[in-house]
Parts: sequence; C-alpha cells; structure tokens
Amino acid sequence: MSLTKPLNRSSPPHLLQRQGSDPTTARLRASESPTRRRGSGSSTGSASGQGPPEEDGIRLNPSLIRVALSSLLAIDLWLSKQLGVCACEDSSWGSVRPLMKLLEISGHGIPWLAGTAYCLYKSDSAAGQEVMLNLFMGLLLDLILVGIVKAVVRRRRPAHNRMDMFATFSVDRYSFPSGHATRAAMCGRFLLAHLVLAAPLRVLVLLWVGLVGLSRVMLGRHNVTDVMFGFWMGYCQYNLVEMLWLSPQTLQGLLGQSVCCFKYI
Ligand SMILES: CC(C)=CCC/C(C)=C/CC/C(C)=C/COP(=O)(O)O
Repeated sequence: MSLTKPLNRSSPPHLLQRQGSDPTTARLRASESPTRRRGSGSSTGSASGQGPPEEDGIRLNPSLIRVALSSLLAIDLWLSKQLGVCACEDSSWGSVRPLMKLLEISGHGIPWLAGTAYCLYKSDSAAGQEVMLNLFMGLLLDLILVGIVKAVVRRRRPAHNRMDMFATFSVDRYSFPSGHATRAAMCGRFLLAHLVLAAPLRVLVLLWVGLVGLSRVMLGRHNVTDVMFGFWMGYCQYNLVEMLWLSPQTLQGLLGQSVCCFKYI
C-alpha cells in the first residue's frame, strides 16, 4: 500500500480532523521531518490544504509545556526530599536542626519588624529614621504580597515537614513562595544598599541570605522552587520599595496629617 495514498477516502472530513488531533498521531507527525511532511501529499495533513503546517506546532506546544512543567515539578519534589535532611530529629542530619531553626528565627517576620521598629524609635538622625521607616514599610509590604501569592497558589508544604514553626498566619500552611526567602532577599538588598558598607560584612549578609534559603529546604519547610521563587520575589520587592520610597518631605506630611487627626479627635 502506498504511504502517500489516503487510508480511507470515504471518511468524513471531521473524522479525519479528529484523527489528526489524536495525541499519538500528533506525536508521530511531529517526529517526521518537515521535508517528509511537506512532500507526503497526505490527505490528513497540511499538504492537502486543510490546515497550515504551523497548526501542528500550535497543537503540540501546550503538551510540551505540560511535560516540561511536570518534569520540573518531579525534579523539584525529588530534590527537596533529598535535601530535607533536618526535617525531624531522627533525620540523617537531625543534629543540625537546632542551627537551622536558629536561621529560621533570624529570617522570621517578628524579629525583623520588632528590630526595625526599635531602631526607628532609637534613631536620632532624620536620615536614620527615613531608612528605618522605609525598611519597616518594606517588611509590611512583603508580608502582604507573600500572603496574597500563598493564598492564590495554595501549594501545600512538603509531606516530610513538621509544622512546628512559631507565630504563623493561616496562609503559612502553604509553601509557595517561601516568606523567609522573600524577606531575606529583600532585607539583604536593603542592608547592602543602605546600611552595610564594609566588605566582610557584605559577604556575611549574602551568606546569611543563602543560608536562610537553604535552611528552609533542609528543615523540610519548602520545596526548592518555593525558595528560588521567593528569592526572585524578594529581589523584585526591593525594587518596589525603592520606587515607593518615602522621602523626608512625605514623612513630614504624613506625620503632620496624623498630628492633625489626633488634635481633631
Ligand atoms: C506585626 C505583625 C503582623 C507580625 C506578623 C509577623 C509574622 C507572624 C510573620 C510570619 C512569618 C512566617 C512564619 C512566615 C512563613 O515563612 P515561610 O518561609 O515558611 O513561608
């Protein structure tokens, strides 16, 4: 039987189209070289003028993306499980868990908000107050944005995680993105840009950011992609803080308005 000859000429056109959109057929057609496809003269394909050759690409792309995403997800889950070596005391690196929990506390929202508020209160220069107030705003913005993304994505934390974190919101039962990673990346950039100038300290800041991210996966709190996305989100959040930077004039205006409000009340 000739390969170029249609199998069944009596098949109605809609059936032929359905055969063409079948995934197996689509895969086979995709594996053909473009030259063969063009020269085949098949009645099911583009050569007969029923559809442009680009149609194959359009049909294949979504499934290719799906395959790529599910492979990435499988690698992510596997790698995160392998790296979750401090997920509990009995884990292979269980003895390092207290150190990882210390890193967890160092990136938690409460110490950062409390520390910034304290520095703001103690600062006696206008420049210092400006920096601290903007850091405080950045921390609040981070909590809001992470909360929104967690509530929308709703990715559950890894199965090997023990939910023993202190002071969490209800959205913190979700893992994407890592709030610690966003905060570490944003605060790291903030510290490097405004507060930490000495080279050895700058290296320490970068090291701390990396270790906070690593500790999230080692504690089993997050998958690798939660942390990677968190770093990227925190990096972008810092750009937002810079864009929305509250200048001394804006601050004076805000303070003046709040004093007026108090007097009015
Ligand atoms: C003043 C105020 C609203 C403080 C809230 C601070 C707070 C409870 C932050 C939550 C920090 C936290 C546990 C985030 C979860 O981090 P993941 O890295 O596990 O996503």
